[in-house]
Amino acid sequence: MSEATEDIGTDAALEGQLNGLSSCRVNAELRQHGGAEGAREEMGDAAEEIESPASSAEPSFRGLAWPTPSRPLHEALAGSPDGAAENGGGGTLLRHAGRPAAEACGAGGQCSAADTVKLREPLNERLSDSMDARGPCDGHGGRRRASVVGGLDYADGCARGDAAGIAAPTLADAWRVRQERAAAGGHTEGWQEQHYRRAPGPRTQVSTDSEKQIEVLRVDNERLRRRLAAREPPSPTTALPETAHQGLHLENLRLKSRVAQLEDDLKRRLERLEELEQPGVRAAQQQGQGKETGSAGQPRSPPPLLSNGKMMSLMKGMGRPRDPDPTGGGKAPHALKAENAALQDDLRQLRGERERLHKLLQGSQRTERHLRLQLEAAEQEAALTRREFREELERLEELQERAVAETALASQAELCRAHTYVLEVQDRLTSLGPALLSLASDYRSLKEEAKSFPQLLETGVANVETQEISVPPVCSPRQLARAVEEMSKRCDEMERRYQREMVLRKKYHNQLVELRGNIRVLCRVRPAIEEDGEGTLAHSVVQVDTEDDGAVHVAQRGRQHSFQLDRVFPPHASQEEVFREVQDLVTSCVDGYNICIFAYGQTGSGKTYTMEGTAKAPGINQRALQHLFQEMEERQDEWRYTLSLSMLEIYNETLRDLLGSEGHGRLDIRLCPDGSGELCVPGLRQEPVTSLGDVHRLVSLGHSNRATHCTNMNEHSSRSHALILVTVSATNSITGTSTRGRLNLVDLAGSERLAKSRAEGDRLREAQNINRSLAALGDVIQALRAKQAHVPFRNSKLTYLLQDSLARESKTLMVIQVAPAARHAAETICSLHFAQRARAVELGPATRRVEPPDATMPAEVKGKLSRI
Ligand SMILES: Nc1ncnc2c1ncn2[C@@H]1O[C@H](COP(=O)(O)OP(=O)(O)OP(=O)(O)O)[C@@H](O)[C@H]1O
Repeated sequence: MSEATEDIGTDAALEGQLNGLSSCRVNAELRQHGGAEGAREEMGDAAEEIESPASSAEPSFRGLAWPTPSRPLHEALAGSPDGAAENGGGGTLLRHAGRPAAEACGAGGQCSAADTVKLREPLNERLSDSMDARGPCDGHGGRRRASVVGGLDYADGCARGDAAGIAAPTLADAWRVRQERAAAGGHTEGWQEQHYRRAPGPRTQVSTDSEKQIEVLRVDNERLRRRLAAREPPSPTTALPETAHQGLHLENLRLKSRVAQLEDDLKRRLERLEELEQPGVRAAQQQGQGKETGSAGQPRSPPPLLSNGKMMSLMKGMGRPRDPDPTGGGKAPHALKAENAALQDDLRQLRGERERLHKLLQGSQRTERHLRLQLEAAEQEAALTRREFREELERLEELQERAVAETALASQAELCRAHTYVLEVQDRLTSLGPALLSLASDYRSLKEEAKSFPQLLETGVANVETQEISVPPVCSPRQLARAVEEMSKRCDEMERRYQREMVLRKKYHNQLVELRGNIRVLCRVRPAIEEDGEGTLAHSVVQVDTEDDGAVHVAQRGRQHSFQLDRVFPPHASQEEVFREVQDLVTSCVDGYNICIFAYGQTGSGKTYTMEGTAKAPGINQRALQHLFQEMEERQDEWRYTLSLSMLEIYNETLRDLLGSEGHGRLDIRLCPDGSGELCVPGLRQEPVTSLGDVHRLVSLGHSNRATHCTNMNEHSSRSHALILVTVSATNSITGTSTRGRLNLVDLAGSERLAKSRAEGDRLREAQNINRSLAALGDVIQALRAKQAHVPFRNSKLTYLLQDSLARESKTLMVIQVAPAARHAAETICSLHFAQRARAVELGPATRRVEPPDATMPAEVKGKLSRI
């Protein structure tokens, strides 16, 4: 009996999850069964409300068979086939009935049990078994069951000693199962828990058999309950009140969940709005301030946001659980409705607020979209600009590449043309050689004939006069005179042709020399002077070939030494004549070539005269500079020139600046810091020259600073090597091309035989240094001629300074000065041997120094062009 009661109580405790509404309905029935007063007391307003369901606004209450005084509960229940619901309600019924319910049970316990059994047939099968095993249900049993299930009256039951040993484990078990369910279901604390909690603590004395039995029963109950639920589907009419309650509950939960979502959404949007609208709020504040003081015609500002305090309080209210019991158990419907209404209000308010915030957010999003569009447009523009820049760069690179390729092709074509031309010249020279030889032979024979012709003529005339020979009748004197005249004409014609061929040969020879880069060597024989000691009419041992202007013959001790040079000037050759030979070379300096002209010869042979000359007969230096100015003037429409001049001397192996105002400062030769590989003299004064007047002034100054002394060989002997360095920089105003040429004009000190000059002291030392440096120059020439790998340029200051002029890329011309006197024959022959060696040197074709036209052209392209 007690176990059956436990089963029912446990089942009721576990399954009786009805809300207060159901409890009130059951209490109303209890009131019908005798506990009406107590039940009414418990029902209160809720009972009244339920008794008038028509007044309820909840649709779930409609159509319910409510118990009324005229309709007892069992009738109401009988009208509902939903045994399961009533069964659940039964537990609650008993629980709420309390003591009056127990009394009712005692009075009509059979009826109540029968109703329950009828409604819960499967469960009662088991219950009946238990009851049969433990005796029939009586009033105490019914009361005990009511007490056990009711919970609150449990202590009373125990105090009376009824089923004390059974009630304790039953309640403990029920409590444990309830706790497990609460933990598993996650439901918040409800009405039952509150009541259980107010009950005294569970009894700790547990019977092992009872526990097992309880466990078995509990499992059976669970199984039966499932079967019952499966067999008896809920009736819509009887389920309605519970459905309505659950609907309310679910609506409540849904609203709370919705409110929570809205709260989160609102919080997020508020944060987002604060971030987005910070400048806007400031602007609105400023606008508001302006509005306070401004005119009424200004646009109205948007309605202010909810104040932070209000919003926070609203949100706190939303966040606060309005009902500590979310199941709604123990709450009256009107409280729930009020709460729902409050929630609806909050929700409406929040929705309104949300709408407004949503509009603001939309405005912000529009602004953001607008800004994003602007950003995208700016990015597209930047991408377009980048692409255009890249394309422009590629186009420029392509142009550069094309320019380089075209220049390379043009250079190659030019090179091919030059090569073809050289081959042509060589062929013509080869073919001209034999023709020239035959012509020369013919010319010589004709010349001999012409020489002997007067004698033959005289002999012939004499023979005719003396009648010693018989003149054939056909050869009258008149005829003979005609023959002579004819022969003379032929002789002139031959000579003319010979001269023409000589000019042509000279031209081709010069071109060949230039192409090979040979050092061109001229020879000038000075006239006899008083210093020679034999008078100005003394016999010259140096004979310039009248038929070949490149040949010179020196007679010494009955032996003739012949030398072939590029050009030999006889003693009567003027300064102008000599300069005409070097004029083209000077011109090429303006074109950007490095030119070096130096005079070599024994002391007193006329080097200074040839290079410097006199006031009346200026030498190469002045004429060259004058020619440079003329060339620059002629080209000034297309080119802009700057010209600078330096002068230095090498005296006793030291460098001295001849234009230095404070004496002769010591200088040294260094590599140029510009990385060109050229040599320069740091500290050497470089004077800009704009007119011939500047040139005269500077050259006079340098000349006056030069070391000269009187020697036995020369009254004004130069005791140093003197150099004039002229730099010509030019820029083409049309193409932007720039050139830089340098003209080195060198007047070497003269070699002298110390025994002959009888130099002593300083003169001796000077002569030794001069001879040593000239010997070094001879060694360099020899090495260059032999194309040796090492050329000893650094053996003297002179050769080191002339290194650039004696190496590739330069056009070099040497004027060998010789004296005609027999006493200088040995030195003359020595100088001419040196000249012949120098002439054999091939420096290679000279290189024009041109800078690319575009100064902004990349260094890489410049490099390519300069290499080409
Ligand atoms: N072609 C010439 N016509 C007339 N006089 C000349 C000619 N060449 C040289 N002389 C004269 O010869 C003399 C010596 O000439 P110069 O001083 O030029 O020789 P040098 O080779 O420079 O001697 P040094 O090496 O000692 O300086 C001078 O008086 C000069 O006027």
